[in-house]
Amino acid sequence: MITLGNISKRFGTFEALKDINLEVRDGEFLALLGPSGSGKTTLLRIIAGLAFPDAGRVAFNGEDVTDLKVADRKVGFVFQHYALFKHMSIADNVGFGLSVRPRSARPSKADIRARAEELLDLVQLSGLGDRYPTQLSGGQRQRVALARALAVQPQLLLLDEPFGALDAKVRKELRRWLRQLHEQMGLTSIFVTHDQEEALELADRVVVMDHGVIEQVGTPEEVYMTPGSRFVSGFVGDTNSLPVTIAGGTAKFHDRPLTLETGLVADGPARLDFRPHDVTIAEDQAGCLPLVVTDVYRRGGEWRVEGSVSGCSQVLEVDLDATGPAPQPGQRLALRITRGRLFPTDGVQP
Ligand SMILES: Nc1ncnc2c1ncn2[C@@H]1O[C@H](COP(=O)(O)OP(=O)(O)OP(=O)(O)O)[C@@H](O)[C@H]1O
Repeated sequence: MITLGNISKRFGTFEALKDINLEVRDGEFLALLGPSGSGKTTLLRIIAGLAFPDAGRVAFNGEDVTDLKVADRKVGFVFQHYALFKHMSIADNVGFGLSVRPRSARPSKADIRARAEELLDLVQLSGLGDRYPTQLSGGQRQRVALARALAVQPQLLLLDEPFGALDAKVRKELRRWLRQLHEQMGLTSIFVTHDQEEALELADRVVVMDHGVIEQVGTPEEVYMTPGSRFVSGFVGDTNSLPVTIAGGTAKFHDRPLTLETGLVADGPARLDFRPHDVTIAEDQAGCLPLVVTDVYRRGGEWRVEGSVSGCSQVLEVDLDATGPAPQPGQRLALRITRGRLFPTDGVQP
C-alpha cells in the first residue's frame, strides 16, 4: 500500500534519514522502533505529509504522493504533541476534521455530531461528548485523539508514541484495544515507539531504526530470534554480551572454551550475545561460565538471576525456572549457554 523509495532527509548538515526503502502492506500494523533520535518521527511525518524528503519518493497504492500536503493524503494521525483543543467539547474535538472540510464536502452539523457520537461509542466513551478535555483522564484523552483521527475515515492511521505519557497498566489496555480497532476497521497502521515490548506485542512487522537507517525489517519473532545486526541484537529484547575469541571453530571466553556452535563466524575477536532464557545450569564447569550470583528476584514463573563472571564487566542476567529454589547471592552457578549469536568485532573488543 505504501512504498518509500530512497528517502533522505537532512536538517542542516545532519542526516536524519539516509536512503530509506520500505514497503508497507495493506492492512498491516507496522512499528517503527528505535532509540531517541533514530529518525522514526521524521519518517512518520514524511509519510503523513507533515514533512517532505530532500530526496526519494512516497507512493500510496502506486500513486506518487511525495508532494501532496497532509490534508490531501487522507491519513489519520495521533501525534503526542497534537493535543486536544481545550476550549472545544469532546464531541467537537472528534468532529473537528469533518467541520473544517470545504463547504461542498462538509457534512451537516447534525451529521457531524452523530458521527462523533458513533466514534465515541467505538472508543468506549459514550455519553462524554459534552465534557471538555480537562474533565477526562489521560487514557480517555488518548482515546478521544484516536476517535478524532478516525473521524475522517482514513485508510492509513499514523501514531507517534500514542501511549507514551500513560502509566503501564492503562498503556497495556489501550494497546490491546488499539490492535482490535485496527482489525475491526480494516486499517493500515504505522506507529512509532521506542518501547520494544510495545513493538513486539502489537506489530505484524517491526522496522528497527538507528541513526537514520533501517537496521532490520521483520516479524517480532524474526527481529527477536534472528536479529540481523549487532545493533538489533542489543536493542531488541534483553541481551547479555560477552567478549569472546573464535579459534578453530570454538568460541573462547578468556581461554575457557564454550560449548557453542560458531557456524561460519571467522576466527578472531567477536561478541557473543545471548538471551537470559538461553541458558541452563550444568553440574560441572566444562564448557560453562562460572557465574557468581549477586541478586535474585521473581519474574512471573522464573527467577531472574543477576550475576558476574570474572573477566566481564557487564552484569549478566539469566532466567531460571522458579519451580526450583531461588539461588542465593554469593552462590556459584555453572552456566551453559544453549543458544547465542556471534558478531565479529573487527579487532575491537566490545
Ligand atoms: N526540525 C528539525 N530541525 C533540526 N533537527 C531535527 C528536526 N527534527 C528532527 N531533527 C533531528 O533529527 C533526528 C531524528 O529525529 P526524530 O524526531 O525523527 O527521531 P526519533 O527517532 O523520532 O526520536 P524520539 O524517539 O526521541 O522522538 C534527531 O537527531 C533530531 O534532533
